[in-house]
Amino acid sequence: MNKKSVKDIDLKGKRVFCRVDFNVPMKDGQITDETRIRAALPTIQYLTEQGAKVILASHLGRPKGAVVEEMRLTPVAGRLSELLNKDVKKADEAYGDSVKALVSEMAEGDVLLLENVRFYAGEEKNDPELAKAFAELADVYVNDAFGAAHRAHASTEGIAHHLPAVSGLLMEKELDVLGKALSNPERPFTAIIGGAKVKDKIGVIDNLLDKVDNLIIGGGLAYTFVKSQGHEVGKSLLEADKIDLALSFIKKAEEKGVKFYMPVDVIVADDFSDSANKKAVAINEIPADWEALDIGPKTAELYSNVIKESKLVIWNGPMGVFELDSFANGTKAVAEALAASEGTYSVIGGGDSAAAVEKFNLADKMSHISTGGGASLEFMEGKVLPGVVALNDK
Ligand SMILES: Nc1ncnc2c1ncn2[C@@H]1O[C@H](COP(=O)(O)OP(=O)(O)OP(=O)(O)O)[C@@H](O)[C@H]1O
Ligand SMILES: O=C(O)[C@H](O)COP(=O)(O)O
Repeated sequence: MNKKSVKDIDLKGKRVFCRVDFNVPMKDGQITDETRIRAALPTIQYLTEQGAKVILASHLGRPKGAVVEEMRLTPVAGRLSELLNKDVKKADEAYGDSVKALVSEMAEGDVLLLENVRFYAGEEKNDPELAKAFAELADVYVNDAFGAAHRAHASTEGIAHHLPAVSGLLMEKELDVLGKALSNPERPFTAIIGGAKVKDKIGVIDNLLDKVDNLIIGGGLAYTFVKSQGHEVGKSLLEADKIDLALSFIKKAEEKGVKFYMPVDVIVADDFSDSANKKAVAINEIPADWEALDIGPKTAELYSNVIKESKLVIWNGPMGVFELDSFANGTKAVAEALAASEGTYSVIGGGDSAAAVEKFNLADKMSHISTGGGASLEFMEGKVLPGVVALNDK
C-alpha cells in the first residue's frame, strides 16, 4: 500500500483520533456480532503500546444527524473494556469542551470512546467545521475503519486534511489482501457473485470480468441471467430491465475467455418460508407459480469443483435464502468447499456472505473475511475509497 500506516510514525505521548468501524448489529442493547470490534483490537493495542492517548470514533447505525438513544456507543465501550482488559472511558459527545476536558485527563495508553459521530448532521455532509472540531481533539489521525472507507464523511475524510493522517493495521490488511487479489491474482482466479439484485452488482461483475478466469453466479440475481438464456423462472426474483445487461455480461465473458457458470438446477418453493413445499428441478423446468430460492445439488457440486481447482476465490453474496434453513444448502456447500480446499486462498467480501460463513461456523477456515460490506463491494468495483485517498502517501 502506498499510504502511511501507524508503523510509519512516532506515536509516543500523542493524542490519536482513531476512526474505527464499530457499526455492529445490536438487539435490545446487546451486541449480537462483535467481529468488527475484535478486528480493530490490533490497532488499538498497538497504539496503546506505543504510548499514544487513543481517542476512538465510530458511527453506529443511521441516526441521521440526531441523538437516538438506542444508537449510543455505550455498550461497545463496555465490551471493548473487557476485550482490552482495561478501562475504556466513554464520552457522551464526539467533540467540544466536554470531550476536550476528558482528553486533557488522559494518560499515555488510555482509551476513550467518543459518542456516535452520526448524531451530528455535519458528519455525513463532511462539514469542514465538524472535521476541524474533531481534529482539535488530537495530534494525529488514524483511519482503521475500512468498513466506512467508501464514505466521504467528516470523521473518515474531512479530518484527514487537518492532521497527519495514516492508516490503521486493519485498514492496511484489508487493502493489501483485496488489492493484491485484484491486481496480481494467483490463478485460476474465481469470483462467486450472489445476493439479491443484479443492479447492486453491475459494477462488480463488470470489473471482475476483466480479471477472473471463472465467474460463478448464484443467489436471486442468477434468475435474470437464467431468463436471458430463454428459460422461464416462474416467480423467482427477476429484474426484467436488466436482462439485456445480463446477456451482455455473458457475451463479455465469452469474448474475454472467462468461464461463466450459472445454476444448472435449483430448489424451488411454493412459498417464501421455511415450511414451504420444495423440490429440486433442472434449470429449464422451474414451474410457473414456484420460485427458486437456492441453487440445486448438481449446481452446488459443479461450483464446489470449480472452487477446489481455484488458487484464489473472491466471494460476495449468498447462493440462496440462507437465512431460512430449507434454502441454506447451496450457500453452505460453497462455504464448505472453500473451507475444505486447502490450496485455495478465500476472500469473503463482507456483508451477507460473511454472516453466512459465521452461521455455518466456518469463519476460521477462510483466508480473509472482510469487515467491509459496501466498502469491499466498491473496492471490487475498482472505485477509489475516499477514506483511503485522504491519507498521507508514503
Ligand atoms: N434465490 C433468492 N431469492 C430471493 N432472495 C435471495 C435469493 N438468494 C439470495 N437471496 C437473498 O439475498 C440477500 C442478500 O443479498 P445482498 O445483495 O444484500 O447480499 P450481499 O451481496 O451479501 O450484500 P452485502 O455484501 O453488500 O451486504 C439475502 O438476504 C438472501 O436471502
Ligand atoms: O456497515 C457498513 O457497511 C459500514 O459500517 C457503513 O455503514 P453505512 O452503510 O451506514 O454507511
